[in-house]
Amino acid sequence: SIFGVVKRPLASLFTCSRAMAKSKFEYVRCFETDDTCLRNCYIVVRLDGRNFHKFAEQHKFTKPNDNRALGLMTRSARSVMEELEDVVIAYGQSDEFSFVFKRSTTWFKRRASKLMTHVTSQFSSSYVFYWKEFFGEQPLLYPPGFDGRVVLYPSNRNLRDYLSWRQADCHINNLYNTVFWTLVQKGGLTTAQAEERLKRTLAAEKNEILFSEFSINYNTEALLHRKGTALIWEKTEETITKRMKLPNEEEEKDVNVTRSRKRVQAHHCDIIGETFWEEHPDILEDDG
Ligand SMILES: Nc1nc2c(ncn2[C@@H]2O[C@H](COP(=O)(O)OP(=O)(O)OP(=O)(O)O)[C@@H](O)[C@H]2O)c(=O)[nH]1
Ligand SMILES: [Mg+2]
Ligand SMILES: [Mg+2]
Repeated sequence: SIFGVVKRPLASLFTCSRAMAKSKFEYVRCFETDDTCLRNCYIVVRLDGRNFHKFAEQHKFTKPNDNRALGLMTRSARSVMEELEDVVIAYGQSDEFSFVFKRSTTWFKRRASKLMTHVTSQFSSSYVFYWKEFFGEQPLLYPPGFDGRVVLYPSNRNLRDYLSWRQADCHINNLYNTVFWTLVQKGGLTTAQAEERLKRTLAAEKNEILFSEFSINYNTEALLHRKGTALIWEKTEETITKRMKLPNEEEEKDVNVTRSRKRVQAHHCDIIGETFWEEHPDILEDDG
């Protein structure tokens, strides 16, 4: 048959010689779809918290930003980078994180489903595992879930535009949420009134409301909230003191040993402009 199944008597089904290692059921493998990611492309896995509107309410996240929740997201993303191979940069904001695999990765033969499920499950289990480090005695009320998707970007420009899109999204939402909750918390408006007030306002008008009515300069608000979090690998020099015996010497001595280590470093800065990419030229491989 087309699946290469050879009909044979039932008795021979479980006799496993080297030449005949397959059962007659083996053909079902052929129903699996090939989801190998196109070569030379950056593979981006983005995950997003499931129904986090409700999750945030139930766990009393502070509004508009909860630093415990953001810290836990970043801790979980760090665990993904440390446990999985070939993630060169991760970017997160709100209840989402994007992981960029280097374009030449051969991890799991570039199979989309493997990459995506490993990222989301490592992230989800870390989110639960590290919950207490960030929320202390406040209990986790139910198991949170995250969806995942895979997107391929063939050029550095496309990849940078993707990351710019996520950071612009962070900015737009954070500006809106900052004004909205300031109007409610400091201006005494109801949520319905605040929504009405902000309908069809431009960014400049939102900045103006904050500045003239509440003396808040949006540009000096926390970078973590305005820019989100970019995680990258950085080399650090680590100097340790070792007690050892040098050749030609009788006694042991304290010797300083420097070794370079790669560590995941968090940045809360603009990743849309050139500066970040010029300062970290190792993140992207040359287009060519
Ligand atoms: N209070 C508070 N809420 C947050 C914070 N971060 C995320 N959220 C909530 O999480 C939501 C994330 O938005 P979405 O991912 O679009 O929506 P969702 O409710 O998760 O729904 P799905 O992703 O479609 O499952 C926001 O709308 C907020 O309600 C935070 O720091 N503080
Ligand atoms: Mg969500
Ligand atoms: Mg979201």
